[in-house]
Amino acid sequence: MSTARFPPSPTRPILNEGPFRALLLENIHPSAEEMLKAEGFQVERLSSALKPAELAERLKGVHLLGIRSKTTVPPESLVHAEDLLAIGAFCIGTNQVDLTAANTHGIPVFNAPFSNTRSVAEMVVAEVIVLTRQLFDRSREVHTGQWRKVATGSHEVRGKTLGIIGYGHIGSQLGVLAESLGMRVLYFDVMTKLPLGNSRAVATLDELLAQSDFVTLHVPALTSTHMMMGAEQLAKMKKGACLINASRGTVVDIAALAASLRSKHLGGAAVDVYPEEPEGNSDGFVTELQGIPNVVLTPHIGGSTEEAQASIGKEVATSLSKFFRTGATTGAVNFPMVEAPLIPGTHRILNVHRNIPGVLRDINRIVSDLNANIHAQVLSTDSNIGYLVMDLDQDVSRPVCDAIAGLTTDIKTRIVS
Ligand SMILES: NC(=O)c1ccc[n+]([C@@H]2O[C@H](COP(=O)([O-])OP(=O)(O)OC[C@H]3O[C@@H](n4cnc5c(N)ncnc54)[C@H](O)[C@@H]3O)[C@@H](O)[C@H]2O)c1
Ligand SMILES: O=C(O)CC[C@@H](O)C(=O)O
Repeated sequence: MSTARFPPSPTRPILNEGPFRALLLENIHPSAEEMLKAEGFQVERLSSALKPAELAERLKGVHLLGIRSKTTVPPESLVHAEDLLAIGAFCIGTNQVDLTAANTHGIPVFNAPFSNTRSVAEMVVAEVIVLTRQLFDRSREVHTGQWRKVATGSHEVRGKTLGIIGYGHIGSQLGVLAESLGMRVLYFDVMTKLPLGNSRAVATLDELLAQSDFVTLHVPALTSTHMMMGAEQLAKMKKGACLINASRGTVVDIAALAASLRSKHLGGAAVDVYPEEPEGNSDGFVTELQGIPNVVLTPHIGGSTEEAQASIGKEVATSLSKFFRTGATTGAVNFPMVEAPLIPGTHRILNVHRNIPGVLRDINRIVSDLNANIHAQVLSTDSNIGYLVMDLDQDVSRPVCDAIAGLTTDIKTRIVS
């Protein structure tokens, strides 16, 4: 995350005059396009991600941006984003966006916090069984005419221990499914969590690694989780245990995992996420894990079910359109939260400003100098910005909006009616 650097001000207000444009990347589900078109947006959809420099160019005149996990949004991507009102991360993870940069540019980021949770949990349960029965290797053998009927190294999952690192939405949902198979569930989290069913928290990561037959990672990509599973941690896992990573590729040291598998310390692995991933569907992907027995490799599809993608498309598009229409920031991951019903017959001014003393005084002086009546006013702040939602008489909204946009503390101001 960057430190707070504000865009140049004063700015020009964004009026409710359109045409309004949305750019959706990475094959976002068609339900999002349908919803935004119904709101009057011109929608451009691309199947792949964009690199930061290209994204910066494509954001000129764009009001809503939709991404998934491949498109990164660093500060340099926002240099031409004067019109960008919000970013929708059509997924759970938001680590691909510089949230501080978006915040200081007055851009809330909305995600779908649990629309694909079940999809990931079900895939991981399947991988536990696939790995413990070495199903992919047996199937690959029969596909090539080999008949290898063996029980050695194959086990039931009933009574085995699943160690979950990160007991959040996915981890806890996974624990419930694993218990339904008769597994013993342990979890390690840096926060205190309510254990579901008979799952049990362990105090340290080492304790989980020492006891688990399967270790599965469900943590966000943070500085604190970067390479948290390295050679030292892998060596602390039980001999023959399996590792599953469907979180982020930066969490596991792939080279150390490959070495542990080749040395037969670990009995198998399932990996869905990688340190570097292609921007779109392509050929030629390479990872050190290719060719190692009992290793399941998938192309970041944990959340890729029709049900999850449809649900994500609707959920994030709903957040974006509600923000566009009313300024509601409920659910935004990087913004002060305000949600207020529109007042019939008024215009609403949405103002994002630098959070320094005197801004509200300056704004209210503008309102009083124009003899405007404030029907409603809500302010919420964080360490960088203030977010003000103000409902005024329609005949004064434009001059008030223009004057606020002229303040040197202004970041983004617009009128919704
Ligand atoms: N492979 C996929 O397609 C796919 C799909 C969805 C989510 N994900 C990834 O999975 C991650 C988890 O998703 P979620 O919805 O469960 O998130 P969540 O925020 O509900 O849960 C994450 C949990 O990890 C814990 N945590 C953070 N740092 C930790 C640490 N150092 N050690 C142990 N626990 C730690 C948090 O306290 C939290 O309980 C997402 O951030 C995303 O990156 C991947
Ligand atoms: O679908 C994607 O690109 C991301 C899926 C997953 O990693 C998420 O963060 O929800």
